[in-house]
Amino acid sequence: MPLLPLSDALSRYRSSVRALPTQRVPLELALGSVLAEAPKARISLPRFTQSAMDGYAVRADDGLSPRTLVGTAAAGTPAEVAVKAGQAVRILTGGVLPAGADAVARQEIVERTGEGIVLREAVRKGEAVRYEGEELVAGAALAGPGKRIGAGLLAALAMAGVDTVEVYRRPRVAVLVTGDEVRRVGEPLEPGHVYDANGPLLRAWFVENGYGEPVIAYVKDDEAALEEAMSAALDSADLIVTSGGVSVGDRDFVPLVADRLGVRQIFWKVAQKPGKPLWFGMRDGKVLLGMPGNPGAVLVCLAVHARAILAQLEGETGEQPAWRSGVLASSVEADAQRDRLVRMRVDTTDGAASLELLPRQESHMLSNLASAHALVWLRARDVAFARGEKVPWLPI
Ligand SMILES: Nc1nc2c(c(=O)[nH]1)N[C@H]1C(S)=C(S)[C@@H](COP(=O)(O)OP(=O)(O)OC[C@H]3O[C@@H](n4cnc5c(N)ncnc54)[C@H](O)[C@@H]3O)O[C@H]1N2
Ligand code: MOO
Repeated sequence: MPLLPLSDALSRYRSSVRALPTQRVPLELALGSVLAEAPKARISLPRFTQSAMDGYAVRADDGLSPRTLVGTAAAGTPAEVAVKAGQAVRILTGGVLPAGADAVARQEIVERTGEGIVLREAVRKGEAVRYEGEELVAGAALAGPGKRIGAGLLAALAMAGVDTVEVYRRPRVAVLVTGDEVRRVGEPLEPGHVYDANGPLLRAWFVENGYGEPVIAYVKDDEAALEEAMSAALDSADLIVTSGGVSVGDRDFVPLVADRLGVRQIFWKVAQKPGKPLWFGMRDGKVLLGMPGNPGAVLVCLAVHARAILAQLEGETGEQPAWRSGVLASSVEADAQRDRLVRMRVDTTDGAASLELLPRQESHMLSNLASAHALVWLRARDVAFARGEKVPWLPI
């Protein structure tokens, strides 16, 4: 079977994975979720015309004439008086601008004179004033559907009085780590055993990306055990990720067992290095992503493939993964058959992202992640990539 080009794999996710149902949630629980509506401001912002400075609310037309102080307006405590010609109100940042006033003289340009004040500089109308609705008016849409809610947008919604939002349900994730040779760190190692890197990598990636703790099961290279674990995962999760057992070895049971459980294969084997044996299938809207056992391959399958699938499951608009652009700091070998996904260091001292190749790129190696910032996409071709060539990359 020919290998599927990486860009075609990304298109397959877009054509086959549908968004999960939506639900209304309190705003404070919506961090990291994707909007399924365009929430509208419940109030105008600013809600009232107010002072931007600590100083005095005045009438600009009074110029430099002395003014009598007639009250105080603090944030949350409006002055009960209007400012007439020749008058001023002491006002603090965020205080309601009293009727009659049309400017604020910040206190640095004001002298107190017993009962009143004198301005050292004239102020213009509107100076140090924030007008009601100047940022947005009640009813204005704050963000569109498909937008992921980060800390900033969450705060902007709260400020505009939006207390609940309609979002796509977040995917539940299950992880199956397969392999007779795999032992958890801290356990004794017998000949032929390896420490588990994929369990920690998968767990940490999903947690780091806001999906919470995935359910993780460790499964022997045994058809019956895998069938039981995969069946349970398909019943409980929206995205099931397996590691190992997906190539052509005698104990590579993932494709076989997935097929037996009614998971429809959409592709198997991608023209990428590392991560070639990647398997992707679906059952009733649920996604099974069979990642190879090599930890370097798992890293690529997470950053590129899981990212793209999660965006689909969560109704996120905008291309995911969101590739950035950088420039190669030195020439890098290409692979004629497979796209390479290479770990590099990013240097931004000259402004643009300069990508420096790191040693130890093989799919069974992870140690260069101590210095890597970027996963760089080098498309399959015959000639090497030249120094200075522009290439897409993802932060890792
Ligand atoms: N004849 C062929 N052999 C292989 C091919 C091929 O096309 N023809 N593809 C190779 C490629 S590329 C990859 S990638 C691997 C993927 O194989 P599997 O997905 O079946 O993975 P395993 O064989 O189970 O494991 C591969 C490797 O990774 C180690 N491993 C597994 N799990 C973990 C873990 N949790 N933590 C750390 N290391 C793990 C495992 O011990 C193996 O060394 O197949 C090639 N073979
Ligand atoms: O695809 Mo494998 O991950 O190259 O070693």
